[in-house]
Amino acid sequence: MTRKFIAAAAQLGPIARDEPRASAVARMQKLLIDAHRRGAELVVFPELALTTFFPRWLIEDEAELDAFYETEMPNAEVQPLFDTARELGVGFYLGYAEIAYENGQKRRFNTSITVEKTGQIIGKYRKIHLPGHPEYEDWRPFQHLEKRYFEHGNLGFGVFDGFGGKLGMCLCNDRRWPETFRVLGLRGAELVMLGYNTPVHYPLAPEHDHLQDFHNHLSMQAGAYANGCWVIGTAKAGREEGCDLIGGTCIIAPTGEIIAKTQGFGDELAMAEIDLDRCRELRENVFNFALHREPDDYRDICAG
Ligand SMILES: CSCC[C@@H](NC(N)=O)C(=O)O
Repeated sequence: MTRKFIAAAAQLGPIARDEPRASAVARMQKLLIDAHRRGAELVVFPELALTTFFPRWLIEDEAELDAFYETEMPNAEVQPLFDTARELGVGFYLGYAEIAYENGQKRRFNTSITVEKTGQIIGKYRKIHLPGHPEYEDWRPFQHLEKRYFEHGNLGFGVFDGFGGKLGMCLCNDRRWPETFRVLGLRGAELVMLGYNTPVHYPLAPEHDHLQDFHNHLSMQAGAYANGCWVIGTAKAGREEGCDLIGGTCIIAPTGEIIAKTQGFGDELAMAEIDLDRCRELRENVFNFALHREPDDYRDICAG
């Protein structure tokens, strides 16, 4: 049985602070329809794809903050995307801000889901590596308050069945940590999907601004290669509320090669055929974990 399908990385251009969800959803429906017309069975959208990247502002009013989160998925505003996808038989990955009520507590997570071609949610992930800072810092040109607005994800790096293979997810900053891909790889992930919002300007080390695209691809290509898995990385790109976000949305083969990439900073697709069996090219050779891994010598990695 072949395990091949066409996938699309559906980059979004900027989303304005006052842009209604209906507009973001309509943009995603358009990309999904276009991807389907070009043969895609799976579409990967960015992190926090329904709203602007709101952690760039200090928002002290709880109701104003809550307005950027989803309490149900799907909900009435996102349902049209689910409906279009199910009618066309296309699955998707979607990042969004989640409010969950667990053990009587209101909790906030930076979340992604994967939806099968049937419209069923088959995987859920809550971001583990939260970047930025918890308090307002007035020296910054813009804030990065993920550590204030989200809790550490409590679902681990799960791997689940879908699209004929084993799938994993992560979100943005997670991709910079080799442990993310290695844990997913150890659990058998053949395709890792991720969305990102990455400013060009990094206020703590502005001398690295010109390296943002390089570090983006370096992390994802290394993750793909060292674990013999496919990676689809999708940006929210362009100048969003005065903050420039990198593009570079791409599809990476298990060899670490980028085989499809967006060119600009707006709504745009990068598409490629994914052959899950190609993971064996690495996993049965240089990265045959059973034969060549030396976990006894890696113990420091797991020390707290
Ligand atoms: C402030 S750290 C750099 C920005 C970070 N962005 C997100 N969204 O995780 C990233 O790793 O791309």
